[in-house]
Amino acid sequence: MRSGLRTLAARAARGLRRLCARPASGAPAARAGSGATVFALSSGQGRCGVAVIRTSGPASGAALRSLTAPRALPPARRASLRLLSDPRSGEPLDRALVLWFPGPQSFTGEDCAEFHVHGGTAVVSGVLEALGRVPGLRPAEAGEFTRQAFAHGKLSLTEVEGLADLIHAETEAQRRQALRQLDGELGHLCHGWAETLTQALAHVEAYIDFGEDDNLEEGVLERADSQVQRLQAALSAHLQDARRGQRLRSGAHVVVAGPPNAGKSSLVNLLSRKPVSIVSPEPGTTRDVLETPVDLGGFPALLSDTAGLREGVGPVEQEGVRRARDRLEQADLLLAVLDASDLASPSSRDFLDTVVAPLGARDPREGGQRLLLVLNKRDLLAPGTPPAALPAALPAPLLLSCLTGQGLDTLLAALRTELAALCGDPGAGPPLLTRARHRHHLQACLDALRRARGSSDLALAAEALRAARAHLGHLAGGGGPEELLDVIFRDFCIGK
Ligand SMILES: Nc1nc2c(ncn2[C@@H]2O[C@H](COP(=O)(O)OP(=O)(O)OP(=O)(O)O)[C@@H](O)[C@H]2O)c(=O)[nH]1
Repeated sequence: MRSGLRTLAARAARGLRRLCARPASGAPAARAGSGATVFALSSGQGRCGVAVIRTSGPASGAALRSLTAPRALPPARRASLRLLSDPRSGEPLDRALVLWFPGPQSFTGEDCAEFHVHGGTAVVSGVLEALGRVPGLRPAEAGEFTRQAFAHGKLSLTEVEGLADLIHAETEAQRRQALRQLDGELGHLCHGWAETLTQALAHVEAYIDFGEDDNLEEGVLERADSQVQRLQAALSAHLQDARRGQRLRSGAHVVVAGPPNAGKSSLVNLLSRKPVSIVSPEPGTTRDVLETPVDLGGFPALLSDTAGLREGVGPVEQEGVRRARDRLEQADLLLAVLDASDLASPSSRDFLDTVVAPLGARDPREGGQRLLLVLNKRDLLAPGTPPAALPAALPAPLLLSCLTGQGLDTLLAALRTELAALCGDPGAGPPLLTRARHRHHLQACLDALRRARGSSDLALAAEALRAARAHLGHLAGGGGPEELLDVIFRDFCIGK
């Protein structure tokens, strides 16, 4: 009977391999398997020292031979110096390093060639035009090289997403998270979960096929149930990540708010190191919400400057105040800025009472927004004089002078701590979910596991387990609709 169980386990494992294969069923084989050979400039646009032009597809070898002299292919994966010439006119184009990557041992899995040419505009356009004249070659679409790699099983979908994120990473923390995903950590985690599920499913199917009396191992169903229970706990824990991975990918919302003239715009300009907002001694200068992306200690943030909060103003400023309040609601982190020398003014008191005090009383671990209280213009206080005492219930304030920069290092360290809590440490712990797509499949998998455990009908339970496993397969391997893949590959530029 054990052999029966083994057979079932093997059958289930084959199913799992199919689901998590790269690509999963439904992947975009059509485009990549079309036999086209594509080419593009893969390094950045504009004049540069060296530009890299790539081709991928069956005519890559012919393209390399047509442009190089002598017309033999260079040794595989070794850089060789060649004179590149126009295949039609024989006109020399450049002296370049060329590389030949015969498939399947290439990035895309197809035959690939690389031309490392001098990065002048005329050289690059000359080589691109010459490649366009080689029969069977056409310019690549955005992300087409990566799409070929996916279709040939070189990258899973989560790895493709990691690669897209790596290309777009603007901060150190984003780069670390993207690299982990590109290295397949999220995919491996899903694979481990799917294996557990496969074993549980094999036990349930064995029970269905052979029944209790058929000399089946003792406690098969109980074992399956405890496996599924452990998996449920693991998935729930993973979903309770406060969306840190997604926030790290897109940037935390940091809103600078406070009474008029406190120095909010000065702080936004200081943190972003550019003149985003107009600074003036006239209260009520900022009317609308102004956003700018910033790198704060390696973490990405979307910094918003807002209108000074006060009552009894004209309709335009009133609208600005309304927008500021709206933006406050959406903040992951509020930077509450006040003038240290003006804490007794009605607008300062009102801001402290109505915005800072209620927020400071809420625990960020229970969904409350994070808050840093900044007392600016410390240079206006007489040396050695502390600012007016604040109510004890408020968070300890940070003293700053945007004018002299005094206190900026302390503020930056505090910001880094807050953002690390919001975005997580991308180098530690299990890999985080970085997209809504991941969360959707994991949640659907968890729901299916709940259905399986709640079902009194074993056949229905097995079906729910299969559905749960399919969601894990979709998360790691793809297999979603073609439009979804289009969205993912659209994140790439031409040449990648
Ligand atoms: N002495 C001193 N002046 C500052 C400091 N920071 C800003 N200021 C000045 O305070 C005035 C107001 O600064 P802003 O940055 O425009 O203030 P704001 O809070 O954005 O003002 P609103 O647009 O009215 O909401 C300007 O004259 C700044 O130069 C500081 O640290 N010390």
